[in-house]
This record gives sequence, C-alpha cells and structure tokens, in this order.
Amino acid sequence: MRVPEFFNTPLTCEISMNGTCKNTDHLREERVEDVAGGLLKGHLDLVESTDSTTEKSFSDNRSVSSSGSSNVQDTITTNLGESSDSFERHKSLVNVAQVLLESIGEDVNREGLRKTPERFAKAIEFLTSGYQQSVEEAVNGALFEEDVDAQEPVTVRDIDVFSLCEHHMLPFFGKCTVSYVPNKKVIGLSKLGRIVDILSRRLQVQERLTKQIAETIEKITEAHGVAVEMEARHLCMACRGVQKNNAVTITRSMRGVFKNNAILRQEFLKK
Ligand SMILES: Nc1nc2c(ncn2[C@@H]2O[C@H](COP(=O)(O)OP(=O)(O)OP(=O)(O)O)[C@@H](O)[C@H]2O)c(=O)[nH]1
Repeated sequence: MRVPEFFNTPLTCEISMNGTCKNTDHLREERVEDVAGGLLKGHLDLVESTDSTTEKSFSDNRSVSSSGSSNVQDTITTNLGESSDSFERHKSLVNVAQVLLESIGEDVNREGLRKTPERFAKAIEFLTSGYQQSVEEAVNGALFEEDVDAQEPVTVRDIDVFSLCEHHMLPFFGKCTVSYVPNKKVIGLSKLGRIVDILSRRLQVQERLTKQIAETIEKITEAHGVAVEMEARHLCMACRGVQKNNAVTITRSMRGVFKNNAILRQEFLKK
C-alpha cells in the first residue's frame, strides 16, 4: 500500500506570530490516532493504491501555520472535512460503476471486472479533478516583472487538451495555442499548461473551455490581450451518434488587443 506523502515527511513546525517555532509532529500522530477517529484509516484501507489527487489533498494540507496552533487545528479539521468528502465521492463513484456494469448485463464478480468499479472511480476522479483545484494555487505566484517589448506576444503552441463533454460525458481532446501580450509581467510558461489542465478536467463544452482559458489568463497576468485557439475531436461525434471520426472542431477566444489589432490577430492565426 502506498502511503500518502504527508506521513513520510520530516518534522513539521508551527510558527507563531512572535516567531517562535515548535515541533508539531504530535499533531500528525493525533491526526491518525485520535482526531481522525478511524475515518482516515478507513479511507486508506479502501483507497488501497492512493491516486495522485488523494495524495495531493494530503500533502497540500501539510501546513506550516503562521498564526499559532489554533490555525493548525483548523487546518486539521478542514483536512478531515475534505478527506471525508473525497471518501464519500469515491464510494459513490464505485457504486455508480457497479450499477452501470449490472445495467448492461455484466457480472460484476467476474475476474476481469472485479477491480473495474475502483478503476472507473479513480479515472473519473482524475478527469474531473479540476473541480478540486484552484488556478491561483497552480500558478503559485509564478509571475515575473519583465521589461518586455510592447505589443510583442508570447505564444505557446500545441498544449495538449483532454476534457469531457458535458452532454455525453465522453472525452474531447486535441491541442490549444495560447498567446498573450504581457503588461509588465510574464507568467511561468508551464503555468499556461496547468491552467489549461485545471479548466479542462471538468465537464465542458469546447467553446466555454476556450473562453475560460482566455479569461483566466487575462485575469491572472493582467495582459494587454490574450488569444486562445483550440482544435479538438469529440468522441461523442466519432464513436457514436453522427459518427464523424475525422471531424475537428476549432474554437477561438480573443481578448484585449487581439480583438482590436488586426495585425496581431492575423499573426496569431497564421500557423
Ligand atoms: N457546441 C458544442 N456542442 C457539443 C460539444 N460537445 C458535444 N456537443 C454536442 O451536443 C449536442 C447534444 O445534442 P442532443 O441532441 O441533445 O444529444 P444527442 O441525441 O446525443 O445528439 P447526437 O450527438 O447528434 O446524437 C450534440 O450535437 C453534440 O455534438 C461542445 O463542446 N460544443
């Protein structure tokens, strides 16, 4: 069984307002032995091979408090709330998968399907993990003051996109190109990919996803302008329904100077 990162970390410190620092490892033990009251253990037993999302929720919450032990206690309470929510979510997804298998006439106990509800739950948790993530946390303050040339865009092409269409909950996937004209600050390049991931790992329609990516980048970077173009294939159009396997949908969102400056816009659209 993999153990969440939290339990493998060295000494935890609690820093009080007056700057003193004391060991709070006892809180970690309490968290398992007493505070969790068995819930955490139950969770770990059920989610035997803990997925990255669950690990993240534990490791992210390993906190160094800047305002004393009550905050540490608050954090623990919040963590247990989140852990309990994710436990309940996981349990219902496993149940849903079992019902789904039974509904199509499958035997949920046959060898090949025994672990399928668990796998299904983990896959759906991953594909919708964007609901549990915040863009601000992912960007992590990676905005850098730079004296860049006015009106010169920064463009990252071919960022992979995997999302689920909200109509059929089937994947749509492809790539997107993001461009922005910086306004005194630039964003860490990887953060553009992270923003795309967080917004994609939700139930979406391609048009809304494209617009949300542009709006989010504009808000975070305060850029003079942002342009996003996405090309994607929708499995709901390929493997079922109209069955157009080669159809590719292209969506765009232009904001700020990209909207008004024809040259910038043309440059962006030129491949
Ligand atoms: N605009 C848009 N439509 C989408 C997207 N993803 C799926 N759709 C469409 O959503 C529509 C849902 O139509 P409905 O008639 O309610 O559902 P349906 O009977 O399954 O439709 P068919 O797919 O035509 O069989 C379909 O036309 C899908 O192609 C998307 O990202 N953007």
